[in-house]
Amino acid sequence: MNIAVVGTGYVGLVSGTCFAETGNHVICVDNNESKVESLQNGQLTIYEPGLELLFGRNTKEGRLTFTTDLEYAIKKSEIIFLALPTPPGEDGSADLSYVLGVAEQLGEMMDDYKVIVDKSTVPVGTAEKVTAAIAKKAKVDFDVVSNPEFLREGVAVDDFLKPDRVVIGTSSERAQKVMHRLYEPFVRQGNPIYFMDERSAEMTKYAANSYLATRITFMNEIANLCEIVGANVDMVRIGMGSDSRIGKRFLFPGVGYGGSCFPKDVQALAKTAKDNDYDFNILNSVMNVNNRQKHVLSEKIIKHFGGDLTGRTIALWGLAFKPNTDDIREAPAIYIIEDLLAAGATVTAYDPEAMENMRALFGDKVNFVEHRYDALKDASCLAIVTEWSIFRTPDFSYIAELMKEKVIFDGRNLYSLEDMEEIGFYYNSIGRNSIDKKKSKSKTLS
Ligand SMILES: NC(=O)c1ccc[n+]([C@@H]2O[C@H](COP(=O)([O-])OP(=O)(O)OC[C@H]3O[C@@H](n4cnc5c(N)ncnc54)[C@H](O)[C@@H]3O)[C@@H](O)[C@H]2O)c1
Ligand SMILES: O=c1ccn([C@@H]2O[C@H](COP(=O)(O)OP(=O)(O)O[C@H]3O[C@H](CO)[C@@H](O)[C@H](O)[C@H]3O)[C@@H](O)[C@H]2O)c(=O)[nH]1
Repeated sequence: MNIAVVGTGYVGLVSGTCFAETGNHVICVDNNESKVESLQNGQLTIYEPGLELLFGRNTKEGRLTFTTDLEYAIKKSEIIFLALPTPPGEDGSADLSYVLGVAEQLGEMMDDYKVIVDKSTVPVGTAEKVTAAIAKKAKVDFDVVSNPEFLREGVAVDDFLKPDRVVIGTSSERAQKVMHRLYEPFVRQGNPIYFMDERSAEMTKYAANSYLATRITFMNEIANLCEIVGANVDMVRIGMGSDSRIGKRFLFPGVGYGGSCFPKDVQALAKTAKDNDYDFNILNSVMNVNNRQKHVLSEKIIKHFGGDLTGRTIALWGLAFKPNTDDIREAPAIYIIEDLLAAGATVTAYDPEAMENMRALFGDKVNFVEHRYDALKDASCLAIVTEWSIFRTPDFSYIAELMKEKVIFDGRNLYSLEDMEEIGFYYNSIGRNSIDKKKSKSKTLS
């Protein structure tokens, strides 16, 4: 099949590459000229594990190409995916200007029947708006389909190639057949394609993201309470998650959810509710709690050092909003760095993939280092913000040599309390008792 993917970011590039991998001819379109030029020259523009191999193979074999020429791509394609940004507008609603702007151009360009697919995360009713925008100038038949994407960054290729499910919203039999043919290779292992109406498909995406964000937020509140009452959230998480009605995944407390999706999608669903005179109380609480949680680690650090970090170096391990990506959109690290700088700290930071993006934001206000241990020289505290595997088994005796004080604040619960007790660090994590050798000694002495 011939496919155009308009918008070649995290979703567009992964979707386009994976559709090419199943034998389709895919033209990816973007209006960012330098992005298209890099891709045309074989240079990936995002870090995503597993993408390089598929990208190399499909560009080499001519099934995956890149252009800034929207009209050329539209004329060549039977299916047109819109993988465009839908960032939050000032009032929290999803900004549809990118999607509708492109939709308006499509009408004039289409010379034959096309299926236009909303891959972007868009509010209920958008398929109708896209249809109306295209219809203004269209002289041929077309169908607009809602096909929300559920991939996670960091495992995007795997998620796309082996989706738990594919959701397709359409009321057209003709479009349904086209979409079924396209997705059939991705669900061979028995996972379902669910066909439904457009509005339900659009809502499914927001409901899934908002539910997951709520689940994480609930665990963050449990963790905060565990700290106060002396329980261990890791034990609680395991105990809860073994109930098959609850399940083990997405129960990890931390420094708040971030990324380009949960924050904006929770906000947009709350706005949809408000616009329809429905007060979605849970979502309002989720947003409030998450905004607070992003400051929990920095506030603990500032308090530990008596409210002022002047003259102290705080080292950060992890900047990306999650491991295995270079994406820093709404990353908790941004809020933590701002707090630490405001309290007078010198901040040193290391991340395997996200340093370039963070440098663009903070410039020389943060000292970015090339090796994880370089961040620790003369530091008063190590703050762990992203759970990259490389941080899981460090050389603690070398860390102790490098640091001025043996203090770790861990926003991701990477280390066991028993290990940290033995090693003799002050260790503070999320939802667990802190380890303070000095205090426990004085307790036994008194
Ligand atoms: N990132 C994710 O993990 C993820 C997962 C599922 C769904 N989504 C949704 O998918 C959509 C895209 O997200 P993303 O993370 O890929 O965004 P992105 O910002 O990484 O990519 C969007 C791309 O569209 C391009 N673009 C903007 N205007 C254009 C135009 N007029 N013509 C052509 N190209 C244009 C930009 O240059 C950019 O490359 C959003 O609605 C998002 O909510 C994202
Ligand atoms: O137990 C958990 C799981 C996640 N997170 C945080 O939640 C955020 C989002 O993580 P994740 O969902 O893994 O990454 P995304 O790439 O943002 O993916 C989400 O957002 C995408 C865009 O809509 C959807 O397609 C995916 O299904 C959905 O998981 C990150 O800050 C994580 O650190 C936690 O704090 N605890």
